[in-house]
Amino acid sequence: MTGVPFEASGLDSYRALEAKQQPTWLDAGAVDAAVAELAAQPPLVFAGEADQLRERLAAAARGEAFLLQGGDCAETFAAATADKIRDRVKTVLQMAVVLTYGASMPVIKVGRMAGQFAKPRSSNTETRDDVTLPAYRGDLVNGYDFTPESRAADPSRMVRAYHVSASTLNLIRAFTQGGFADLRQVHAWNQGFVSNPANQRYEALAAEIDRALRFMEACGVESSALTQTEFYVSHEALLLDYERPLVRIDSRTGEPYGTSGHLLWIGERTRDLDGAHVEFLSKLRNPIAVKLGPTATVDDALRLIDRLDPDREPGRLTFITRMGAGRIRDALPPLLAGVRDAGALPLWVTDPMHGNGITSSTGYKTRRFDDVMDELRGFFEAHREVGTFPGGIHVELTGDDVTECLGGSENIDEAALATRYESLCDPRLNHMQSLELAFQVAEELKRS
Ligand SMILES: O=C[C@H](O)[C@H](O)COP(=O)(O)O
Ligand SMILES: C=C(OP(=O)(O)O)C(=O)O
Ligand SMILES: [Mn+2]
Repeated sequence: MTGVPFEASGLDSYRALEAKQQPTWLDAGAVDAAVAELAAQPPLVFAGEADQLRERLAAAARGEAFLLQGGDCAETFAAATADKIRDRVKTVLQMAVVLTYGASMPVIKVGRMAGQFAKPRSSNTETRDDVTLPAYRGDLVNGYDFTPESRAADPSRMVRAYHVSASTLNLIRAFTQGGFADLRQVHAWNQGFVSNPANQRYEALAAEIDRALRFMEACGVESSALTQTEFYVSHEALLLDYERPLVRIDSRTGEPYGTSGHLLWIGERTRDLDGAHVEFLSKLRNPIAVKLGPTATVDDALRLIDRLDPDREPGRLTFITRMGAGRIRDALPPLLAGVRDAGALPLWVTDPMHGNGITSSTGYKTRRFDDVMDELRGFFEAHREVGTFPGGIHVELTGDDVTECLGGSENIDEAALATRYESLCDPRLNHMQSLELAFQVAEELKRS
């Protein structure tokens, strides 16, 4: 894979367009240096892997597989430790087992990992008491500490993010291909998590899987599908000064790929048809996703399809809807029907998190687990109503026992939020809430 000289290809056409949600860098020379350094690095992911994911997503769009995409709202450099990465991977593997076994369907595992470092914000600034500073835009851009030095956008963070992504991805590859993801480990994945109803339900399912595996072993069945698993990485391709220098030309086909992650998505705030993000990502061969909020129209969706998937290539385009529990049953069916009637077959995924944000009386950004589950049910209902396939879920989660979302069977209440609130941006489902959600999705999938 080779790099692409700047302005030597159509890849830089986005520069003429408005790019929303970009930081104000103060030192242009430092940006140039970081960009040059990124351009000289090896790719984080390979074109063939992105192609393989595109094929898997095409199967999901046809109703033959299901996408499970999850991870932090905002990864941080400090939390890129072996234990935390392992626990997030374990949680995703456990959810995938629940879904695969419950719904008898292949599950495509995609982390919001190894690159989810840039955040779009509602406001450019944050005010505490009488001090106003730039908002935290993710570790890719600035620091969370509330000081002028930390909040200043620092281009060298882009290089650090690349290296943290590389080590995260390295560990993910080792975990998922080096024996850790062996299905005979289904029980071991649950160890270390406190005993609770979701974990007990999982244990019962793991015992059934164990029996089935012993039966297969006794029959002489051997397959690497039981001992290794595909695990892809994704993030919001928000910061264009980071994404552009990581584009490489695939030596097999001569086509450009974003090599910062397998699946790249465009957020709700940057999906303007005439904006820089749609233009830039339209040039890449990776599978692309776009978030669609409650105001998205059929026309918006069709024009995004024309821009990002003009050849209507299965698996190329995923729509991640994030309508809010109160809106999804009204807002989603017309979108599904309009797109289907136009002959397009994107993969439809639900993000039941971002339309359900609230602030607790104690000042925490949070979400009610019941609202998340309600949007999830609304997603399946909408697809049943229209006759389209509910192809996946996109969730903010962690393997840690944090207290960031309200409710769940542990019944986290407002007072409990303070116990262990660690997210620097949006609240994540903890390990148990993630498993509970997976069991619910498996039930819905069985019905669908
Ligand atoms: O993750 C999504 C957005 O970055 C986040 O919801 C924006 O949060 P804000 O409204 O606090 O800026
Ligand atoms: C910013 C995010 O979502 P959205 O673009 O849907 O608001 C996110 O996924 O963290
Ligand atoms: Mn978020």
